Amino acid sequence: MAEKLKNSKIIFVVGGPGSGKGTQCDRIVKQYGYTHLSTGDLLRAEVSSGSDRGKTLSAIMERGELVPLDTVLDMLRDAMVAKAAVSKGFLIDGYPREVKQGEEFEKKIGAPSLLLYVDAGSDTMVKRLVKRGETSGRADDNEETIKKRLETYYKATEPVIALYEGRGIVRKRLLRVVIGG
Ligand SMILES: Nc1ccn([C@@H]2O[C@H](COP(=O)(O)OP(=O)(O)OP(=O)(O)O)[C@@H](O)[C@H]2O)c(=O)n1
Ligand SMILES: Nc1nc2c(ncn2[C@@H]2O[C@H](COP(=O)(O)OP(=O)(O)O)[C@@H](O)[C@H]2O)c(=O)[nH]1
Ligand SMILES: [Mg+2]
Repeated sequence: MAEKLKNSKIIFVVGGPGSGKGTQCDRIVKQYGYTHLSTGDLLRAEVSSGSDRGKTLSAIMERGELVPLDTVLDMLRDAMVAKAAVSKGFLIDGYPREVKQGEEFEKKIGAPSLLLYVDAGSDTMVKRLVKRGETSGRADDNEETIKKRLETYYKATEPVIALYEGRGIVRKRLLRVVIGG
């Protein structure tokens, strides 16, 4: 099925909302030329298209919950297949968000060679997101949704990190220490 992706190098980039995943990915792209795919961006593109599916997604995202597993995985796989021929490797930003997303990805696409864990404390994340909300135009960068996104992160996403730590493929970046703020 995902024959074209058979030999692709895959790096998952996981961290809380506002932890700096996108920022780190931009740097890695500059340095290593990997293909950056943000699942949040793919979902927002669907919302902007105005499709019925986009409307359903937008309601879920504004509640800070996770969208159905198949929706995000299908979008991600299509985006990867489209770049497979030219990509040196994929940085998958914001995925997996729950253990099941990781399991399905591995069944349908393949195993990651690394999980980059972008760590930041919750106060830092909230501050950054509120600030980003001043200009991002994102419907979920408001205090109420930020709270829900953090809850979802601690409940559903942190177990993902533990799972891959068990495999010994997690690398952690402590941005607060390196860059501050
Ligand atoms: N694999 C994913 C990725 C995203 N989402 C949905 O899309 C929203 C936005 O995701 P994303 O852009 O990755 O946002 P955050 O990680 O919250 O933070 P940031 O935008 O700062 O990266 C999430 O809250 C969630 O509703 C999801 O359900 N499953
Ligand atoms: N001070 C500081 N701000 C950062 C750092 N990394 C990201 N930011 C800011 O925090 C916000 C969230 O970063 P982003 O990369 O969008 O995080 P993501 O939500 O995990 O993708 C943005 O406004 C960034 O400019 C960092 O290392 N230090
Ligand atoms: Mg992001």
